[in-house]
Amino acid sequence: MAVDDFIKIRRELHQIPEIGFQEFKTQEYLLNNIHQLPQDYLSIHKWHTGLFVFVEGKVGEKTIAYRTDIDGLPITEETGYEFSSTREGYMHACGHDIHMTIALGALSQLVKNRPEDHVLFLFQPAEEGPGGAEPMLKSEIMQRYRPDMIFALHIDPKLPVGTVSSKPGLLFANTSELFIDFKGKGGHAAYPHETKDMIMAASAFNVQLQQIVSRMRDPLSPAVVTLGKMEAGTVQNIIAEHARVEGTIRTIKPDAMIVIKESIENLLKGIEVRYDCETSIDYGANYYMVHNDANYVGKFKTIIEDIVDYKEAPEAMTGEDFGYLLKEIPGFMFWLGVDSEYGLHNSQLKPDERAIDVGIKTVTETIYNI
Ligand SMILES: CC(=O)N[C@@H](CCC[C@H](N)C(=O)O)C(=O)O
Repeated sequence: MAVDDFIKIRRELHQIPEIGFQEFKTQEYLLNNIHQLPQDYLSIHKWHTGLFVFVEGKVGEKTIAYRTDIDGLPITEETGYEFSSTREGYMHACGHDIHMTIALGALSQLVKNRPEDHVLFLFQPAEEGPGGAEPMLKSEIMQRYRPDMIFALHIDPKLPVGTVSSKPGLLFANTSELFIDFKGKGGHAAYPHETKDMIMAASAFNVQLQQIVSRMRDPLSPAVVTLGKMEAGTVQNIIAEHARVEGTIRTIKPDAMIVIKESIENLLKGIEVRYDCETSIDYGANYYMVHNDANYVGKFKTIIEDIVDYKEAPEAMTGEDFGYLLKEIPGFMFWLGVDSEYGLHNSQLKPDERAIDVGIKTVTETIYNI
């Protein structure tokens, strides 16, 4: 298949973003595409809304796994693309359309030029949440194929096309989602003294929350707490009896996550007293840090040096449930440059599609030579 065929695939996938464990059309699209390849050495297994695709190698001394995530985000697209999302309110704003296309491209190379080793492709649902990597890891299919190593990529809008970056050791942070509900006595807007205003309670919480990082954490142990959503009230003249905030916690050190959670719980105890309300907290999905195997990163650098520029990556506060796979199977993750003015999770993210060909070559060469 030619480069233009993969650009077409990327554009078609871009039009059908689906959130975690709802990737029904995406799974169907991937299956249709994979079924068009020569099937001689392929075994295809559906796993929830994802897929495992096994390529039987000529010798099969070891099994190499390659993972792509397949979910989109609840973001309204503003790229102006002719091939914009057809699903209102959803967008591939984290590049998983590019990731999937690269995986399909590498797979199409491997069926043409059969590798020595076995190769297992993971088309993984729900990377953005609630997390598909951990259950996929524990699945019967994964236990059957037991890969010896695993790798994956993520697009990087800040890097130019033709550049990849990675590092040995810690690449991405530990994460925890954060959902908090505030409940108090609502009432008439004209009688605030008879009510407990949950907009005030949630607002006070939000302001004090940022002081946990700026004033209670050791600056040498980095952390981020971000609220991405806040909801409260019903109409303009009713004091809100319910408010909800949703966010995420990121830490480099695992023990810092425990301390931040304790601080949030203590802060909420104070909010309950001050605003005479009840609060409840749910930590949703928690992702284990992405920790790269130094030996594999070293080999990767050597393998790809003639194809791309390699840069040492800094640690990032990004989260990735690929961390769970790396906890059990040695391997690594790398960034692939896509040079977009707008970044990940932005409604105007526009990855340069020339990165698809670079990605396919980088992944394929790595599979053949790692
Ligand atoms: C690569 C990337 O952007 N990953 C997401 C993972 C989100 C995990 C979870 N839903 C959370 O928000 O904690 C990221 O936001 O870094």
